[in-house]
Amino acid sequence: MREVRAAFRRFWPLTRGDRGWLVVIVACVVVAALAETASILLFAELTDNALKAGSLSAFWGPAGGWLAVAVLGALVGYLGNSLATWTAERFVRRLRAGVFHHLQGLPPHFFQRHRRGDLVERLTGDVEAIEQMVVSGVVGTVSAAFSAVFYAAAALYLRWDLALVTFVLAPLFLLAARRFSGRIRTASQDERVADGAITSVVEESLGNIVLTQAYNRRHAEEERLDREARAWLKASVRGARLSEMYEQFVEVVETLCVLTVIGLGVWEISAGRMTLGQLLAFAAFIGYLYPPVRSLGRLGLTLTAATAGAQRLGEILDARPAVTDPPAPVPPWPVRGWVAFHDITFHYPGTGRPALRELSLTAAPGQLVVVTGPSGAGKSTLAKLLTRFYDPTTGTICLDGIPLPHLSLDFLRDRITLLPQETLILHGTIRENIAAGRPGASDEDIERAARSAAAHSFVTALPKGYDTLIAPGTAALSGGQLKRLTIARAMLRTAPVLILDEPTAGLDAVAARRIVQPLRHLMSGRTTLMITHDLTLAPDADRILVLDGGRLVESGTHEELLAHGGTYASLAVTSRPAPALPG
Ligand SMILES: Nc1ncnc2c1ncn2[C@@H]1O[C@H](COP(=O)(O)OP(=O)(O)OP(=O)(O)O)[C@@H](O)[C@H]1O
Repeated sequence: MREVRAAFRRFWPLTRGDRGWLVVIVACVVVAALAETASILLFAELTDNALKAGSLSAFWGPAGGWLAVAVLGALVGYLGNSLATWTAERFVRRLRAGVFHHLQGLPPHFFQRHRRGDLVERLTGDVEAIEQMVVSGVVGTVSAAFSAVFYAAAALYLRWDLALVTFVLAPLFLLAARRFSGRIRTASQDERVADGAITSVVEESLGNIVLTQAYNRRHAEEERLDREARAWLKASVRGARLSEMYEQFVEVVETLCVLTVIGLGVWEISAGRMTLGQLLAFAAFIGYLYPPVRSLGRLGLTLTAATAGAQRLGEILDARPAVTDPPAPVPPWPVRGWVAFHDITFHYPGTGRPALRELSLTAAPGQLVVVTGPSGAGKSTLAKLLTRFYDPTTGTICLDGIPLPHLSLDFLRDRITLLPQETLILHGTIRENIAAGRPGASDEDIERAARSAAAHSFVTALPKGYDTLIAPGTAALSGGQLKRLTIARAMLRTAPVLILDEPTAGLDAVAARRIVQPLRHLMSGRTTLMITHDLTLAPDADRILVLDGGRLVESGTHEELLAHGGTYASLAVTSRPAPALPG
C-alpha cells in the first residue's frame, strides 16, 4: 500500500488543470447511480401496484417516471464516460510528454544501460498503467463508492434487518482481493519486463537485419524472441489465472449472498412481512450492490498492478541529467568561436580510469584543429565535453572565454554543429533531412547548402529530386551521398563552431575524396575540431593534436610533427595517402 501511496503522490499532480473535469465526471457518476436507485424503487412499485394487481391505471405513473429516470441516467452516463475517457487520454498524453522530455535530457550512458525496446514499453504500457491508477482509478473508486452507498442505503431502507445479514458477507470480497493482490502484482511486473524484452529483441533484430541475414542468424534471433515470448507467456498466463481465480471466487460468494436473500425473503413473504415487489427490489439492490463492491476489490488489484509501471517510470524520472542549465545563464552574444580547454580531466560516470587527463587546447575563430590518436585515446570524449553531454571532472572549457556551465544548453548547442561519426538520416524526404539543420529554411537555402555539399546534382538526378523519401539504412543512395546530405544539413546551421567526428568513417577512398571539398566549404569561417584517423586533411590544419591514453602527447603543424618523427609521423605513414585535392 505504501508503494501505491508513493506512486499516487508522484503522479497525481499531473491531473492539475483537469481536476474541475474530474469533479464534473464524479457528479455525473453520482447522478447516474441515483437514477439507477430510483429506477429500482419504481420497479418495486410497478411490481406491487400494477403487475400483481393487474392494474393498467397503476402502470402509467411509475412507468413514465422510470422512463424519465432512464433517459436522465443515459444522458449523464454518456457525458460522464465521454469526459472520463477524454480526461484519461489527456493525462496519458501529458505524462508521456513529461517522461519523454526528461528522457531526452539524459546522458549517453543512461541509453547504454537501458535497452531501447524496454524504454519504448515504459513510454507506452507503463504510462497507460499509471493512468489506470490515477485517473480511471480515482473515477472508478468514487463511482463504486457512491453506487455502493446508494444501493446499500436503499436496501437498508427497504429491509434494514435483511440488509445487515447480507452485508456481513461483504468483507469476504475485500479479504479475497487482499490475498490475491500481491501475487497479481508480481505477475504483472514480470509481464511488463517481458513485454519490454520482446520489443527490444524485435527492434534490435530488425535494426541489425543485414547482420542477421548475412551471418545466417535468423534461427538464433527467432530463438531469442521465443525465449522472451515464453517468459511473457508464463507471466501473462499466471496473471490471467490469478485474476480469473479471484473473479470466480467472488462469483461464488455473490451467489451465496443472493441465495441467502431469496431464502430469507421466501420466509418473510410466507410470514406476510414482505411483498413480492419488495423482495424483487431488495434482491435487485443486493445484486446491484455487488458489482461496485467487487470493483472496489478489483481496484485494489489494478492499483497494485499499476505500481509496477510506476516503479519502472520512476527509474527514468529519477535518473538525473549529467548537465543542467545554470540558474542565470549569460545573456546571448554574437559568438566568434574561441574554444579553449583548460587542464581538463574527465572520468565517465562509474569508471575509475580517466578518459582525458590534464588536457589543454585552444582554437581561434576560423581555425582548423585536427585531433588524432589511437582508438580509445579520448578523441570523441572531447566532442562530448564541448557539446556538454558531460561536464569535466576538473578543469574548465570556455567558448569566447565564458565557461560552458555559465551558458544555457540551448544557446551553447545552437552555436556548435556536430557532425557525428554515424550518418544520421531521418525518416522523410531529402528536403526534410537537409532542413533539419535549420527548421524553417527556405527551398533556396536548402538548395544552396546541397550545392555547397556537392549533393545537388545527384539529388536532382533522382526522379523525385528533393522530394525523394529516404530513411535510415536507405538503399536509394550510397554511403558517400548520404554523408554529403548530412554535410548539407550541417551547412544550413549558422553555428560558428564545428565538430567533425571521423567525417570519412565508413567511406572508401573515392567516396572520402568526394567529401573533401564539401567539408572544406563547411569548415570555412568556422572554428573546427576535426577528430579523425584519416589524415587526408591534416596538412590543412592550423594545429594537430595527438592524444594517447587521454593525454595530449604531441601538438604542432603537419610539417612540425612529421619532422618530430613521433606518434603522428607513424600514424601519417599508415593513414591513407593524401589524394590530389582540388582547391
Ligand atoms: N559512455 C562511456 N562510459 C564509460 N567509458 C567510456 C564511455 N565512452 C567512452 N569511454 C571510454 O573512454 C575512453 C575514450 O573513449 P573515446 O570514445 O573518447 O575514444 P576515441 O579516441 O574517440 O576512440 P575511437 O577512435 O575508437 O572512436 C575509452 O577508454 C572508452 O572506453
